[in-house]
Amino acid sequence: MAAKESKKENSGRRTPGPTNPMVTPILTDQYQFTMAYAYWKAGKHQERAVFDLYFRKNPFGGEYTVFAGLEECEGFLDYLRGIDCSDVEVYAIPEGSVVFPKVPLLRVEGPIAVVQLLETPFVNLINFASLVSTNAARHRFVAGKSKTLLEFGLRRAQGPDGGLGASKYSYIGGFDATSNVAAGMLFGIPLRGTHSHAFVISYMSLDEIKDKSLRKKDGSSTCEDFGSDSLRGYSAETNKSELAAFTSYALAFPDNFLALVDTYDVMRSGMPNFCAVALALSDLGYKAIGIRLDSGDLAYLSCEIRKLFCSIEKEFGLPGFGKMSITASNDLNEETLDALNKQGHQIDAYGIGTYLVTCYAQAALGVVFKLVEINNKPRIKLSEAVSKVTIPCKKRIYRLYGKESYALVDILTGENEPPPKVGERILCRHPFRESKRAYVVPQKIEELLRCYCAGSSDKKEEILPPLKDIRERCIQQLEEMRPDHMRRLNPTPYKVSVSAKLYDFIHSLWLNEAPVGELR
Ligand SMILES: Nc1ncnc2c1ncn2[C@@H]1O[C@H](COP(=O)(O)OP(=O)(O)OP(=O)(O)O)[C@@H](O)[C@H]1O
Ligand SMILES: O=P(O)(O)OC[C@H]1O[C@H](OP(=O)(O)OP(=O)(O)O)[C@H](O)[C@@H]1O
Ligand SMILES: O=C(O)c1cccnc1
Ligand SMILES: [Mg+2]
Repeated sequence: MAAKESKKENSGRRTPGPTNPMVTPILTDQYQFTMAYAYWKAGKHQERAVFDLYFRKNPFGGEYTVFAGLEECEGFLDYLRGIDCSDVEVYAIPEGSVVFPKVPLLRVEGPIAVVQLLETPFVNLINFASLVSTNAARHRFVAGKSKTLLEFGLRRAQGPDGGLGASKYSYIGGFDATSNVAAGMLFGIPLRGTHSHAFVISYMSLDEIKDKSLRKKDGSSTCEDFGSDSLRGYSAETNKSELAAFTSYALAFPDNFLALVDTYDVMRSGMPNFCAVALALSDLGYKAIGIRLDSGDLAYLSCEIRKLFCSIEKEFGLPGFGKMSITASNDLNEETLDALNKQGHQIDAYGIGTYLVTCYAQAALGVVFKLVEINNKPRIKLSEAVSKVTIPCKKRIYRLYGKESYALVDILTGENEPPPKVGERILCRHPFRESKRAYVVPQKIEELLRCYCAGSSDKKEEILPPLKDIRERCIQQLEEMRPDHMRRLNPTPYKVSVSAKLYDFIHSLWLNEAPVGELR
């Protein structure tokens, strides 16, 4: 079966299909096929079913999640159209949105045998994507808006696909760039990087550099022996193989000189060597970018380095030298970023790998895909654990905003209920706890589920935005969250509610479906 390109005449961007060649119709659990067979055998396979895809608990001890993976799902559906998914409708919250437990991120409607087959791939595609995006958003939250966040995780990711997905979804969650070249090429994510310790230790002496000539930035003349007369005493006691490595790197990238300074000794060797080469570049009209630190006390060292940069700016009258960039890496995570902030530091950029891409703090987001209606009849799944009872019916979702333009509550209503209105009081009920309810007078309302696949209906399909716009939406949505929902320690849960009508319906269906016990 060859992958089909999406048609999408009435929407904007074409979906190229899944970016991962492993995403094929057999990327599923066997029981999806056995159920499809049994539906068919019973003559039930064409019955129109509605499934909701959602999760039950926010990850990482937080109170929010970033929704991601929608584009990949649409791609998969386009691919499946070849085996007739033409009657499947997909409604989804826009990718990059901040989302909460129990709210359907995706509502999929169509012949039950076909929609059943979509469960495993859709849950697979949304789970990791949303988890990594949320992880990235959380790292961004601690790092602060002004810092540059670089995703360096490819080598430590769960296989090639884990790495590629992590790069894409870290970008959506607010990272600025990746070191993953494939992700840069495939998704247009900015590529960034420095160099490794191997580059530094591979040099033994300056004599190894055959051609030391460097043209001035303005092209007016060429310096034939770059570095030799410009060291200004900075590298008197330093490691000369490191100086050779830096000199060589500067000759290769005079406009992009960023050196890893912790190979031998940061303050006794790496920094003096870096400054010597940066000054030599400056003499020829080039501005060095800065340094990377990959070990030691990152807070302390960054402050010492900033002091050194500033003193050189003053001593040599070099505007901008003091503001050169300090990048830190080495097993960074939310906790270390937080600790660095508390201590005070001078770091401008973080390179984060392992903890980000492997989602070290939590392995999975418990996404589920549950049947909520068949043949226009709402269905419910009961459970001893109230949190596992499903919310029946084909539903609409609205996000209600309050006076201070923060999101107040999400409300689920039946598909045909009148929508909430701005300025009109509406009762929002906890789906399962009778006493928990509140009136809300929304100042702004956003309907969350939009049509991404119209199936055979004539609904207008949403345009899938470029990755950059999804990232922008994510950043914007996170800013609209009340700060107490966002804090890392004991955040306030965001309220997810149902309308009074839906509440009554859920509970009547519950009573209807639950057998009455008998005590003997
Ligand atoms: N000021 C700081 N406050 C809190 N944590 C820090 C600080 N500076 C560095 N860290 C973290 O402490 C850990 C230090 O790890 P480790 O002991 O493996 O590194 P190292 O000894 O500095 O480097 P290496 O072993 O690579 O030479 C890392 O996770 C790093 O991110
Ligand atoms: O620490 P992470 O968050 O995973 O970020 C990526 C790491 O990968 C690189 O070195 P690598 O770890 O390969 O070598 P090292 O163990 O000697 O630092 C880089 O210098 C970082 O330390
Ligand atoms: O470019 C870098 O500095 C880099 C890339 C991947 C992993 N560690 C560092
Ligand atoms: Mg490391």
